[in-house]
Amino acid sequence: MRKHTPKSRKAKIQNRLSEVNEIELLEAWIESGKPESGSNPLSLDPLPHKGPVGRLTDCSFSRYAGCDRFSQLPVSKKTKDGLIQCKYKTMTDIQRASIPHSLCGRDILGAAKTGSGKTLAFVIPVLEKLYKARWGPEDGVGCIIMSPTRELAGQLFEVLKSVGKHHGFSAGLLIGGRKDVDAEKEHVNVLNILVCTPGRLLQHMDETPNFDCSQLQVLVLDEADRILDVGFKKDLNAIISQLPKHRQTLLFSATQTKSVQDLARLSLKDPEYLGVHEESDTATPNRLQQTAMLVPLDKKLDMLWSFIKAHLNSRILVFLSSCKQVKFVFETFKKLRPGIPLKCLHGRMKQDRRMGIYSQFCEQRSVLFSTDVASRGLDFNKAVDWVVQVDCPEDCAAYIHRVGRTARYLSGGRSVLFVMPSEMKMLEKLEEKKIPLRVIKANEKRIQSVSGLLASLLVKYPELQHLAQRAFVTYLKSIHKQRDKEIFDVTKLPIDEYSASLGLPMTPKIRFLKQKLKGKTVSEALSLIPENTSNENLLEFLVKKPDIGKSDVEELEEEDLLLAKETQEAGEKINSKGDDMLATRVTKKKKLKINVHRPVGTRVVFDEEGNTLPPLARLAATGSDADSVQLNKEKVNQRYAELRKNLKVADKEDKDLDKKRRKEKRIKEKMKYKRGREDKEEEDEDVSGSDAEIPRGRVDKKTKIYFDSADEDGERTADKAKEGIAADSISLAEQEELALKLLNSMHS
Ligand SMILES: Nc1ncnc2c1ncn2[C@@H]1O[C@H](COP(=O)(O)OP(=O)(O)OP(=O)(O)O)[C@@H](O)[C@H]1O
Repeated sequence: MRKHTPKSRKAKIQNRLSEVNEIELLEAWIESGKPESGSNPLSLDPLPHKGPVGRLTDCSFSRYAGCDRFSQLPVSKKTKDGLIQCKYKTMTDIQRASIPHSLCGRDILGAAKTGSGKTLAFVIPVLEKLYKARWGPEDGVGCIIMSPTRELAGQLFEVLKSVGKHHGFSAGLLIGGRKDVDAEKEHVNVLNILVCTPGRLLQHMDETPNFDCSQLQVLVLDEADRILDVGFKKDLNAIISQLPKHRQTLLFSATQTKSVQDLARLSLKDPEYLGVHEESDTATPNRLQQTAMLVPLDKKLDMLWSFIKAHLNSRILVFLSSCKQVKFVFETFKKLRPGIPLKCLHGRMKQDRRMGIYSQFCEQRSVLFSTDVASRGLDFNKAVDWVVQVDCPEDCAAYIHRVGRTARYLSGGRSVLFVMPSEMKMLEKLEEKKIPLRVIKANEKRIQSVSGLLASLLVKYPELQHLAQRAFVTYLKSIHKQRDKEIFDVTKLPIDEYSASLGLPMTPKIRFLKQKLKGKTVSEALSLIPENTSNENLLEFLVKKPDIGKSDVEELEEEDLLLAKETQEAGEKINSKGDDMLATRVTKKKKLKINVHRPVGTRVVFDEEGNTLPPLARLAATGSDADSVQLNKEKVNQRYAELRKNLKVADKEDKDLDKKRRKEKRIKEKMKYKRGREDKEEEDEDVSGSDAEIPRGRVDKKTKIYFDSADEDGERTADKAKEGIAADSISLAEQEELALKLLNSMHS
C-alpha cells in the first residue's frame, strides 16, 4: 500500500479535513440508499452511465443499489482511483449484488460461479470499512482475510495491494512455509489487514507476544465452505474464539455453505444470502465447454500423454489425486520430452518454489501437474486453456472448483474429466448439480501407449521405480479413503494392470488392503478381491512378499513385524469364528525371531506352531477343520494349480529381477558422473522437505531427482533433442532395447 511522504503540518490538516468531509458524505449517501434487507440489488435496473453521481442538486443522493459501474458506488476516491488504475469499470453480478449490502455493514454469504469476481466483492468493502473508521497504524488489526491455500492468499494479497494502493493501510501476508516467522512476529501487531491461511494465523495467535485482534472490524473467509470444512475445523474454532463477536463477516465461495451450524459458529447476524447464479441453468461458467471420457485406470497415462502431445500449444492444468502421483507423472513425462514445458505443484514443495511455479505457469504455455492445492480460487492470469482431471474429484464441489481454473471472467475454456467404468455414478451426480457434461469417446487411433516407455525409464532410473511404487500405493489409498463409496471402490480396480501401466515390473504390496482383509473369513476375503486380480497379487493380500532392494533390510524387518502382528490377529479372529478360516496362524514371538534371520526376498508362511510352510498352505484347510470349510473344493484346487504355476514364474522373476538390479547398478554407476552433474542443477528443494518418502541410503543428496526448475522443463529438453544433444534422457533405440529386455525377463 501507499508509502507516506513527509508532508507539512498544514497539508496534513487539510488532508485530514477533506477525508473527514468525504467520509461524512459517504456515510450519508450509504444511509440514504440502503438496499432492503433480503433484497437482491441485481433485480434493479442499472443507472444511466452519464447521469450525476453522489450528492445531487436537491441535496438527495444518487441510487447506488443496482448500479453497474464502480464509479456510481459510494466509495472513497482512493478506492475508485485504485480500481481505475487496475482497469476495473463495470461490476460483475456478484459485485453488483453484494457490495451495496456490504457497504452498509451487513454480514454476507456470497455465492457465485468460479471466475466471476468474488475477490473484489470483499476487497472493496474491507478498504471502505477501515477508511470510514479512519483506521491507522496505532489501531492494529482491523481486518482478517482468510484463504484455505497459500497461493490463493498470495493472489488475494496482490489484489488488495493494487486496488488499495492509494490507501495508507498496512497489510501483511501470513502463510505457512515461510522462514521469516520471527520477523513476522515483530511486525504483525502493527498491521491493519492480515491476509492469511488459518494455520499461520493460529500460530501467531499462539506464539506472538501481545498479538491482538480485539479491535477486529471485518472477517473475510474466501472459499468459505472449504475453510468451514472438517479439515480446518479445529483451527477455525480456535481462531474464532479469539475474535470479537461484534464485527462484520463476509463469506464467499462458488459452492457456498448454508449450514446453520456453520453460520452459528461464525456468529453471523442476519446474513444476506446472495447466490447470484442460482437461477442459472448451469453451476459452471457459460463459456466453459466440459467433456468427460471413459478411461480405464490402466489407460489413464496413455490418454494423458496422448492428450498433451495433441495440445502442445496450450496451457494445461492437470489434476491428480496425490502428490506422489504428481511427482511420478511429472518426473517420467519430463524424461520422455513431450515438447511442451512441464511443471508440478503440490503441498510438499517449499513455499518459494510453489510461488515460483505458480507465477511461471501464469506467464508461459506449459502443462502444470497439480494436486487439489491449485483447485480453488487461483486465477492464473485467466489463461488456462484446458483443465484435465485425470483422477476423479472427491465430489461435485471439487469438480466445480477444478474446472473453474479456466473460463474465468469473460474468457472461454475447456475441460475434460477421465472417468473410470467404476466411477460412472459421478456423471449422474454432476448432472444433478446442473453441470453440463458431454461424454465423448477417445479416438483409439490417436492414443499413444506410454507404459512401455515408462517401464524402460524405470529400469534406467531405479529412483523412479520407487516413485512409481509410491504413486501406485497412494492412489489406491486415496480411492480407499474417499467418502463416497457409491463412486469410489478400490476393490473394483484392475490393480495389476494399473501397476503395469506405471511401468512397474511387479505389483507392489498393498498393506492397507491387507488391513481390510483383517478379521474376514475366507469367503468374505475372496469376495473383496477384484475379479481380475491375478493369483500372484492375491498372495500379496495374504503373505509377505518383499519387493524392495537388499539395502532396505531395516525397513523390511519393521514391516515384517507389523505383518506378523496383522497376520496373527487375522488368524486369531478367523479361528475364533470357527468356520471359514485361513489355515495358518502366527505367534508374535516366533515370527519375530524368524523374520530377523530369514533371507530377504523369500516368502515365508507359518503354521500354528510357528513352523514355516510353503505359501500355498495358506489357502489349505487344516485336516481337522476340513469338513467345516465351506469353500468350493474345485475352486480351491483350481486356485492351487494356478498358484503353483504362477509361483514358478514368480521365482524366476525374482532371480531375473535380482540380475536386472545388479545390471542396473552397473549402468547407474557408469552414468553417475554424467547424471550427477545434471541432477545437481535440477535439484528440487521439494525433496528436502519430504525425505521420509525416500529410503535413506538409496538416493543421496547429489542424485536427488525431484526437481521442477525451469531449466529442466520439456521445452528446453525438447530443444536439446532437436539439437541432437542426448544429455540425460535415453534415446528411442535405448528405450526399445531396455523395454525388450524387461519384457523378456518378465516372460522367460
Ligand atoms: N469488475 C471486473 N471487471 C473486470 N475484470 C474483473 C472484474 N472483477 C473481477 N475481474 C477479473 O476476473 C477474474 C476472476 O476474478 P476472481 O478471481 O475474483 O474470481 P472468483 O469469483 O473469486 O473465482 P473463484 O471462485 O475461482 O475464486 C480476475 O482475473 C479478475 O481480475
